[in-house]
Amino acid sequence: MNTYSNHAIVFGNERLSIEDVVDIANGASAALNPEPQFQEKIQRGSLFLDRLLQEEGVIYGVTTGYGDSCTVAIPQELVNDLPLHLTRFHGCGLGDDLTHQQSRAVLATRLCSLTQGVSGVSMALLEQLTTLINQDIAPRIPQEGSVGASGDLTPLSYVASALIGEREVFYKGERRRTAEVFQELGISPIQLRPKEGLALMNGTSVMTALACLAFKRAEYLAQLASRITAMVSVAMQGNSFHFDEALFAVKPHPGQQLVARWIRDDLQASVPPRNSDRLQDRYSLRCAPHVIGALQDSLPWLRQMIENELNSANDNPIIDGDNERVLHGGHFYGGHIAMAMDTLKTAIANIADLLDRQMAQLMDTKYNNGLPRNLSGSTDHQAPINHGFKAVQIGISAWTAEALKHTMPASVFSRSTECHNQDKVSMGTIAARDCLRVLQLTEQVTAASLIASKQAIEIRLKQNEIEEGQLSHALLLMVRSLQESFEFVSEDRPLEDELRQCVTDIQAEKWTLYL
Ligand SMILES: N[C@@H](Cc1ccc(O)cc1)C(=O)O
Repeated sequence: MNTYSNHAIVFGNERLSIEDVVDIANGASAALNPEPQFQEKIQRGSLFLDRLLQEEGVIYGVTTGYGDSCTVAIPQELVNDLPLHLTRFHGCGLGDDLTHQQSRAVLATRLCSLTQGVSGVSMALLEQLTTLINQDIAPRIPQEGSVGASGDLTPLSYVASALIGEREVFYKGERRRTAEVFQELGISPIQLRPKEGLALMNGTSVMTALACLAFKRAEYLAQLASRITAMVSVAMQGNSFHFDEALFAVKPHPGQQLVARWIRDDLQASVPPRNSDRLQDRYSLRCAPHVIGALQDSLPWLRQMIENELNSANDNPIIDGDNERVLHGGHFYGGHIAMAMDTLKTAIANIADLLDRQMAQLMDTKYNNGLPRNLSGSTDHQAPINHGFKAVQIGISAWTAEALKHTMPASVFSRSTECHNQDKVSMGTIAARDCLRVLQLTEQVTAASLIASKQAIEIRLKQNEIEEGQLSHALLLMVRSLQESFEFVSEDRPLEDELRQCVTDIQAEKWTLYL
């Protein structure tokens, strides 16, 4: 953490990107737009609310109960306590906690929404959120309990609670009472003004934060799956002409064309390999650009959906201080993120499935064009007792099945809830959590596929069926880099630690793949 301390992301100025959120998640600091116009806009919103409260006396969520309870009038003397109650009755999250990194991403996405300047919050609230980011204090946020359409009310109540010094936070790797950490660092809890509890909680910031993190991992996996396809093609002595430029010129999906180009470049060799026995490789090789391309071609519109949600005022009501209007609507609804995450998890699970099929071919002497059974590297009298990657391939099948199982769309499981006020909801947070799970499983499949395809290439080299000079520069570098961490499997050994290391390497984006 805090390796990004020199790099402050400015909120309340320009549109933020997925990368900005991921940078904050990984330790970058945050700053509020210092220009007076920004501060004035924020103040106009909160002053307008104050005035409205005095003059008219009825504001939804300020002088009324929440949601279906909007018909309940709140007496003047209880108005100030209302936000506190909102944060507290939503303190019912369950399931695993978001990680420290994910919690930081949530702070960033909520700050981005509130700095749109139409939520009626004070500068003090925005500053407190910024302080949490910059002091690396991450609210403890349980993952479960949001239907994603009244906003991520329950998980965001944990952000609101942290700002007022309640509940718990993660600080320096420990789970601590917020009040204790604040006292240690000399941070004063803020008091929530009318509407501020709602403004903090009534939006899509949890699902959007998770979507930003998922997007970057997906982007990397598309590249890594392309690299593995090239490695498997070499190891299978497959046909490089399946990735021909002229072939892809007649199918004008730009992402698919790009993936074909990546694989083509990776396969560039002085003597292009050609499998004369089998003119057309099986689909998991031949159609890899079509499978990975479906993901690659989805990325631009997924980015657009995620970034539009990120840069939105996902709140209700909207407080338009400039025109002195209170706009009632449903901007807490996470339909776009739900659709984006349901789509992304399906595209990613297809990558797991593709690699699973490639690995199934690679291990099987009926299909692998002369590689040893299960890629066993043992050649001496011990060979009969060696089973090489047999169990790893079974693992790949298990991880793939589990990834595919998680692709059930979440958005179609809307439940009418909260006395039928929230009678259609997005389930976007569930979709985003599914997507992260699918990513984790697919990264495991990818790690195993990387180590196995490297082993297969090493076997071809050892069998003198290819020479290093026949590998493209990129593939040679990749194999060498993998060799630094993962030793050739000549005798059976437990591979768990190496697989875990490889998953970590993938998540750290260790290899720069295609520029
Ligand atoms: N999302 C609701 C507000 C709400 C808040 C808390 C609840 O428990 C229920 C509803 C709205 O803006 O209309």
